[in-house]
This record gives sequence, structure tokens and C-alpha cells, in this order.
Amino acid sequence: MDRMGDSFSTVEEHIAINKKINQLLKEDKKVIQSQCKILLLGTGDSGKSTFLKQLRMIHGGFSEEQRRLYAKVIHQEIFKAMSRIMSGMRVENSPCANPKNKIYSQMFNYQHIDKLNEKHIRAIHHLLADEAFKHCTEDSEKYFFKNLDRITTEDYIPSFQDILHIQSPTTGIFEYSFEAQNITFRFFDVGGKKSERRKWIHCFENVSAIIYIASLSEYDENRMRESVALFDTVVHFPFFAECKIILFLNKTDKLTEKIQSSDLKTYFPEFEGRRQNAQDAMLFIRKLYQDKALCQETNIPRNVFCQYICAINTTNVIELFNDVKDIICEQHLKEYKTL
Ligand SMILES: Nc1nc2c(ncn2[C@@H]2O[C@H](COP(=O)(O)OP(=O)(O)OP(=O)(O)O)[C@@H](O)[C@H]2O)c(=O)[nH]1
Ligand SMILES: [Mg+2]
Repeated sequence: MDRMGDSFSTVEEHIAINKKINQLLKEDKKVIQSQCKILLLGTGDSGKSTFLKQLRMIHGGFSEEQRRLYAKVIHQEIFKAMSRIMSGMRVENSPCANPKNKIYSQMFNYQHIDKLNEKHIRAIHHLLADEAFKHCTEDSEKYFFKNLDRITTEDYIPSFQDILHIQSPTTGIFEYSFEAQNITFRFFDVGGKKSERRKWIHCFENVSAIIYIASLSEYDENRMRESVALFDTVVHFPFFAECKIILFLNKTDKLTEKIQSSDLKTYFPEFEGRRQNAQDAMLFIRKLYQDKALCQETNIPRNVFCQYICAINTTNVIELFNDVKDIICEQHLKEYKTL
């Protein structure tokens, strides 16, 4: 009797366990159905984190307290930029145009600082006025130097534009989520530098869409070929066979400026478009990427949604993201309709 009782309770237990498992599976399905995972991929410096900052801005923004935290990063970035420029000038043996500025140049030596002090600020002002220094600054640095007075006031709170201009390579994986159209969009931002890419595999599961961000303005560096090759790998990676792929060709503003003085044909002799013409340059670069979307066996192109973008321009990102959101939702619903 006891044995029968035992086996009876075991069957009941099994039924209960099965019921529980089914219930958990259903809940899992619901969670999966209501969540949409999107990876931001691309080589370093292409604009992934900038795009994500824009999404954060659009869906809630940055509180004053959060913005305040960036002040230290910006001060450190300015100090780092000064150190880089000074060491570059030393290596190239190009001293300051005004010999009196040598003393100021020696103040920047990659040491760690929390905040620029009065001596640093005075030195930066002197060096900014030096002819030899003027030719050595890069884009994001120019932005911060131009705004130096505002950035170095005692009660400085970074503006959203300041935050967008920070050039701080991502290390690790960051997630940012928000809700729209009854779906939780989960964005994953990864570091694009080579040493960071081996971490990408940790977020490859259940991906609905990949937004591959490439910089248009690095055509005069090897980095463009590296980015095209990486896109090729991503498009043909078996893990992503079912994902929607979206290609953002970023930094349209920088390309438009650069193309005036740096000839695309020097770096890509096969370019036959009009010189100093941003439109033709953009079409050429777009084709470099699109050619990689061809399936090698069938010669049929993979459907890639491609858009030009300027990630530091909020209006542009809002417009574009609305289109992209619809594409991602459509793909997501198609994927999970059968669950
Ligand atoms: N002019 C211009 N600068 C941009 C644009 N998008 C991004 N940037 C700048 O490019 C730099 C790098 O941008 P990030 O978003 O940090 O690049 P990332 O792809 O996240 O780089 P990693 O984290 O190293 O992979 C920052 O200084 C940005 O302000 C753009 O459309 N135009
Ligand atoms: Mg980043």
C-alpha cells in the first residue's frame, strides 16, 4: 500500500512538475517575445557609444547628476589630448613656435589628474595660441579646446553635446534598455578595438538585429579596410544568419569636410567618382560594404538596410531611429510569431 501510495504520489508529482515546467516555458516565451535584443557592432571609434547616448537622450535623457559625472572624464580627456600632442611634437622634433611656451608644454606628461587646475588652464591657453600647436589637434579635441572657458568654470556641468564629444573607448559590454511599442529594446554596446572583440561572443545569443556602425571619414587610414573586413565577417557569421542587419555609415559631417582636402582616389585608386564630392565618396564607400553582403555561393545579396548618419546630430538620429525601430519590430514579430 505504501509502495502504491509512493508511486501514486510520484505520478502526481511528475504531472505537477510538468505543469510547472510548461508554465515556466510559457513565461520564458513571453519574456523573449516582449524583448528584442540588438547588438551594436563595428570597429573602434566608429560611433557606437555615441549612437547609444543619443538613444538614452531620446528615451529619458541625462539627469544633472549624471551629466556632472562626465565633468571629470572631460577634464581628463583634455589633459590626455595635451599630453598626446606634446609628446607627438617632441617625437617629431617640432618645438613650440614661441620658445617661451616650452615650459608650458612640459606640464603635460600623461599623469593622472582629477581636474584641470589653474596652472594647466593657463598653460593650455598659451599653447593653443602657439602656431606649431594649432596643426596637431584632432576633431573632438578641437571641440573641447573651443569650449575650454566654459568647461573650466568652477560650477561646470557638461551639456549633452559635451557628452557626445567624449572620445572614450568602450571596454566590456554595456546594456541599455527602453520600452516602445510594447517591446523592450535591449541594446548592447561593445568595444570595437581588436582587443575588445573577443568579448563580443558573450552577447551573441537570441539577437534580433545587428546595427553595424562604420565611420565614413576614416577612408585615409587602414581602419576603413579593417571595418569592411569585419563587416564581411559579421554578415557571414552563422550565428547571425537569421538576424536583421542594419548598416549605419556614420560621420557624414566629417567626411564632407575631409573630402575637400583629402582625395579618396589616393587611397582607393579604383574610385571613379567626382573628386571633392561627398555624395560620390559616400556612394563608393557604401558599395564597398554592400559588396560584402553578397552570398559567396549563390551570389544573392543579403538584405541589409543601409543608412548614412551623423551620430552627433540628435535630429538626424531621431528620424533614422524611427525607421529602424519599425524594421526591428517587424523582424522581431516575424521571428516569434510561431512561438
Ligand atoms: N564629427 C563626428 N564625430 C562623431 C560622430 N559620431 C561619433 N563621433 C565621435 O567619434 C568619437 C568616437 O565615438 P564613440 O561612439 O566613442 O565610438 P565607439 O564606436 O563607441 O568606439 P569604441 O568604444 O572604441 O568601440 C567620439 O569622439 C564621438 O564624439 C559623427 O557623426 N560626427
Ligand atoms: Mg564605445
